[in-house]
Amino acid sequence: MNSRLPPLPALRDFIHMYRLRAKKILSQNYLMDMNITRKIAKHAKVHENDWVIEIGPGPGGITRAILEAGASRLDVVEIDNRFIPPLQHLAEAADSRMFIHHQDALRTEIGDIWKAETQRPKSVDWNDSSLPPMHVIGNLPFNIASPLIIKYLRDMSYQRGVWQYGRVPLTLTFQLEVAKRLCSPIACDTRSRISIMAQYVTEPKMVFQISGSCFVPRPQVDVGVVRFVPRKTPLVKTSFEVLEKLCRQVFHYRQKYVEKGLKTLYPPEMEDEMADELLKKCRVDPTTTSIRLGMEQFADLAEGYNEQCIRHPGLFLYDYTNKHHNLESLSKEPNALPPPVPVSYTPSESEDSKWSLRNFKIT
Ligand SMILES: C[S@@+](CC[C@H](N)C(=O)[O-])C[C@H]1O[C@@H](n2cnc3c(N)ncnc32)[C@H](O)[C@@H]1O
Repeated sequence: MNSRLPPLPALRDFIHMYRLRAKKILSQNYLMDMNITRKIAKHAKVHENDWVIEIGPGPGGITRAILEAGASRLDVVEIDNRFIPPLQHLAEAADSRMFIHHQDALRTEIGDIWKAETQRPKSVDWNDSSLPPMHVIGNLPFNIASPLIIKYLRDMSYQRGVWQYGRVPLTLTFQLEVAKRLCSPIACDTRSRISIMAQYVTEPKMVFQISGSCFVPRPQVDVGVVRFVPRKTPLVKTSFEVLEKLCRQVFHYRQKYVEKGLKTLYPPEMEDEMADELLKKCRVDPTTTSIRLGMEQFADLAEGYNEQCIRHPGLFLYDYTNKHHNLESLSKEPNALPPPVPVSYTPSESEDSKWSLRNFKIT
């Protein structure tokens, strides 16, 4: 059955052999059922000769499945030194296809891992409809899943890290509630900041769910496996940071009218005028709520806010919770203007309208 790996001890025996007990502090819940780990590799669409980075391999259940699928190179990033010997055992069996990085994924620039590799598959242009034969995969600890997905989405928006090689798909596990938020449609209770940040730069899809009972030890929640395919063109023409700031404020007041959240973007003396200007230009009903705003409206609001930040240097740095913040002093800061838009956009007839999104197809 397994043509690419020599016989190995079963995962359960591996755990006993290397005395691996899950550490709560690292949110370790292992997948011991190879049917499930193979399903993850299958839904990630790992094919023969692909290159893969796996985050948090632990005892190596998903690692084995990726190797079995025929990846010609697999780099694993693992923080816990107890897993290094069993991973070395796997690497020896994998016949020079597997490399171990004993590192913290949150501090690892995964794009650097393959930088010097001359055998690396060719990069694929972001506008190409095909994806590069590369993947990032992980059954992440719940406590690092959220910061890590934000880091990766930001890297995608800047086409940096592994995304310098093209639209590399990302397949990660999340606790089910977070997976639902990432993929949430408009007007659902699960709609939140992370839905917008994930959906403007990727097309996220929950490919299947895993019952908590499949993990050892069993976590208190079920798990969703989400595959993110980067979009050729992000749906919002601002930097990641501008959209993120807008979404944070708008969703902070998710039960209130959208106007309330928007006003917190501005110093009190200008909040009524600026929020009113933005809402009118974007033709957004001030009494709607954040979960009812579509991606097109978020795009209009973010682009409108970006323009206001350019007109009023320092506005982008303004934080309404900081009593000492005022535009005059913030305008003297070196980063008083918002970060520029990271990628270029196809010009179209709508270029003359800064507030329009007509050149974007919302899918
Ligand atoms: C939920 S367990 C999953 C293990 C394995 N992938 C599986 O499916 O059985 C999470 C793994 O991520 C590792 N981990 C935790 N924090 C990490 C970090 N910051 N960087 C890299 N690995 C980390 C843990 O040591 C553990 O091996």
